[in-house]
Amino acid sequence: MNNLTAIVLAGGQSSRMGQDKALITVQSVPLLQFVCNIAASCADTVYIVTPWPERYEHLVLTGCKFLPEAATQGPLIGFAQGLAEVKTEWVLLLACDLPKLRVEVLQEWAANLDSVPEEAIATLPHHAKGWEPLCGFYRRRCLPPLLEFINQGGRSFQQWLQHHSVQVLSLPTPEILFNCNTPEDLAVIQGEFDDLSPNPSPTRRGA
Ligand SMILES: Nc1nc2c(ncn2[C@@H]2O[C@H](COP(=O)(O)OP(=O)(O)OP(=O)(O)O)[C@@H](O)[C@H]2O)c(=O)[nH]1
Repeated sequence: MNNLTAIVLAGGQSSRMGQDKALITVQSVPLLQFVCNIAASCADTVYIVTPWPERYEHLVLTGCKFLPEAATQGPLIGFAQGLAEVKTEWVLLLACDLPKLRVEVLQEWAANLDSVPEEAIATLPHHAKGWEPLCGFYRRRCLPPLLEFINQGGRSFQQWLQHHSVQVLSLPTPEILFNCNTPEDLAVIQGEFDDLSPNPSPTRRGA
């Protein structure tokens, strides 16, 4: 048993993508399956918080447990629901739309959690737009203040985190946070993997 649980969020509208992001495939692997398998390499327990467990039952999600939500109410509420089940001190929170996530980066981050100052409730990457709340680590004890924030009508991770001490996670490369939100994002990713393929498709090359 290590000191880590993972929560993967698979809900929301996918309105920019126009289809469920969790099921789009990159190199023939559905995104949710890709992210969950990485999560399972870092944490003993992986919870998938989703309103639609039946939609994902056919995926290979070894060792992962569904936590069904009554409705999709946004990632902050999905996280709170997952966090209520967590027994370990630390939880890794991941969105399901991170096709460039790298297991070795998460494992290195996880190995350094002991050095996070006690006052920090989370350790997260930071970029020009603020914290990246859906690819980082939270202490279980952040649940009571999180519930208080939600009960007061809060729904934004950025606003909630403003009230707390958070340690910055250093990113070896910003691209691991690449979010696949739109068909254009998907085309970029698929193009990159095509370029890496030893047998590139003749139609693509000839086009
Ligand atoms: N469990 C759960 N996950 C959510 C919910 N809302 C968003 N997510 C997840 O949070 C992550 C980021 O979601 P966004 O891309 O910001 O929002 P989205 O609604 O999925 O997509 P858009 O409609 O295009 O904004 C993804 O992994 C979503 O699956 C929710 O209500 N419940």
